[in-house]
Amino acid sequence: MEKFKSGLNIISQTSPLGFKYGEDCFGPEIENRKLKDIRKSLMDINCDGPDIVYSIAMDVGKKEHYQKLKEQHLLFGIVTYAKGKLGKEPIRSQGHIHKKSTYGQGWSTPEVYQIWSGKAVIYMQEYADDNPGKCYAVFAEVGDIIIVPPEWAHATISADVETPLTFGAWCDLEYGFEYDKIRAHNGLAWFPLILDTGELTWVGNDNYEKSTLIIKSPNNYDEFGIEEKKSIYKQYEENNDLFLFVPKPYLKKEIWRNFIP
Ligand SMILES: O=P(O)(O)OC[C@H]1O[C@](O)(CO)[C@@H](O)[C@@H]1O
Repeated sequence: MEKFKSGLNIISQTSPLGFKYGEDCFGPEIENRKLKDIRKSLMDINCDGPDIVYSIAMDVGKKEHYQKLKEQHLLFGIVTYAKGKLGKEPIRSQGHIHKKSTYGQGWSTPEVYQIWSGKAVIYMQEYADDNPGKCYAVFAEVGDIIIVPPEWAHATISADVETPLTFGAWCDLEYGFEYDKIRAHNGLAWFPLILDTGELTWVGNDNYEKSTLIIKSPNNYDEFGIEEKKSIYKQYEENNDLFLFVPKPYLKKEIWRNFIP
């Protein structure tokens, strides 16, 4: 299958899990998320699985954009996931809420994902209180773009056991993650499980009030001026102001009110 044109000369690697930066790109040492780090958010906290579940590189990009990205308080992050399973659960992130940003006038900041390889479900719920509010499982394939709104608790799930999931995402420069309310409920309101057929199914988390899970594919994001399927890094190159709502969520405050991902 043709490789997705991410717009960056950065290659994901499987062993060890991580990334290789091209000469024209910058990027940090990767940060590994180990199974021991994420057990509190899994349905089976004693499950077997790969020691390193995903590798994160926050703040990557073309060297020619380094200064501009800092001035705009923007950060591009990339994450690549191990293949396989976590017991009966898919490979997945632990789930978090983005911290409130002083630069963003006290708003929690959104995130704009794009899938580079594999298949993903971006799971998101409005709140991490006993009542989780609206809960969505957004299924996404290579090239698909998904926006997680400010304040929503969310996790990224690999929906294909055989193919490692890799994605890129526009984030706030001073990103930060809150885990406490999610861990206090032993995870998010819905747990994905992998059936023997390889299909995903969902089990409600009894530590939350009853909720309805809406399973869907990504919306288009015309109201943000974002083109479907086209590299979100390339779209940034063509219009440096396109993702300013990420560090400044209040620029789109009307849209967040009744947002459907
Ligand atoms: O929740 P964790 O394990 O800290 O994962 C952090 C990573 O998850 C993401 O927010 C994607 O959901 C990345 O942008 C970020 O680096």
